Amino acid sequence: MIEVEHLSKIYGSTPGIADVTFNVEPGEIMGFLGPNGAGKTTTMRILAGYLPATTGTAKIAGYDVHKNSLQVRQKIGYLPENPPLYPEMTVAGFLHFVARLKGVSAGDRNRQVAAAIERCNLQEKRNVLIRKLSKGFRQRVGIAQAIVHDPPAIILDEPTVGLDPRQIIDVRNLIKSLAGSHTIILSTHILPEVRMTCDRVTIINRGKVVVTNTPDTLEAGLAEGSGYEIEIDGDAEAAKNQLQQLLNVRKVEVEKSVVENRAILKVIAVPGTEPGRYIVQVLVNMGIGVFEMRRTRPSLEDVFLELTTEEKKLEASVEESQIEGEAS
Ligand SMILES: Nc1ncnc2c1ncn2[C@@H]1O[C@H](COP(=O)(O)OP(=O)(O)OP(=O)(O)O)[C@@H](O)[C@H]1O
Repeated sequence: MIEVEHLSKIYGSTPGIADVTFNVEPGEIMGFLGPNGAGKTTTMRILAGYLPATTGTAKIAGYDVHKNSLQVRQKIGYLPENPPLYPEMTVAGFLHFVARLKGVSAGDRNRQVAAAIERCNLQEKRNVLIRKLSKGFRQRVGIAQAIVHDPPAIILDEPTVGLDPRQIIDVRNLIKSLAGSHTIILSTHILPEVRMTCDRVTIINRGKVVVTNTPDTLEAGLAEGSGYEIEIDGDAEAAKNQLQQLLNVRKVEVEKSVVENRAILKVIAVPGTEPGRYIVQVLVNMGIGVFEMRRTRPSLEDVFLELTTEEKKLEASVEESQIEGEAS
């Protein structure tokens, strides 16, 4: 449904994105993740037909975003980071206006506007001026204007930014309810949001795609496997030394607990193994008290940090070696 191939954008001499390639299958929700300045908005604006790419192609439902921009605008709904709403219009008036712009026929407009209002739970606000709406309701109007022409593809740039926790849940549920019948790209900084709403994730860093996969596969692929966090009392360093002798324990770290005289052991297991029962045996044999033990798994946050800080580590070491070179 959405096909992006070798897309690049150069602003003057600043690269915005470079050689970005990914696909989104029909009915899928794709999370678009990246640190500030990674190129998410640039990619989304190109897909929405608001910005020409320097090189490469992007197609929505088979239409090239550049060559067939009129068809593309009818095939997609776009929620920019700051949706352009007309504050002096009522919600329904604004949605009628957008529906007309998007080419919805006069005969279909009432039905389509009513459907968007219902979908976004805006019934009680339909005749209220947009300037009188709270941030959460404005965001819903932003989503309603993106779906009022019932496009097969929807592009949402940070749809939950600035919302309170209740509004965030409502907007996430709304997005999930749109999946299946719509193909969605969603950019966000909020990693649990991706976990909760997205089928697949594309991580972008410094204008380049670093990885595209399901959240589960990304988490499972991390070098650091799953493990245990154990709150204990007694000699934590001695416990660490003993546990590190176990066959399926790769690493043990000791951290101070918030409770006085206790420590947290962070145990990383060899991937695919479950040494939990042996760990408990060792601790019991040592006479160490166990107050809590829980499984830990790598999170999407760990994946994100690993994939987006690698280059920084590399750069830091280059800088260091340059400084050393200059000094000698
Ligand atoms: N109009 C512009 N002119 C010049 N450079 C730009 C312009 N828009 C974006 N850039 C640059 O392109 C790069 C990508 O920016 P972009 O806004 O796409 O990133 P982003 O991932 O959306 O960031 P954020 O999460 O902060 O919104 C950045 O280096 C940015 O400074």
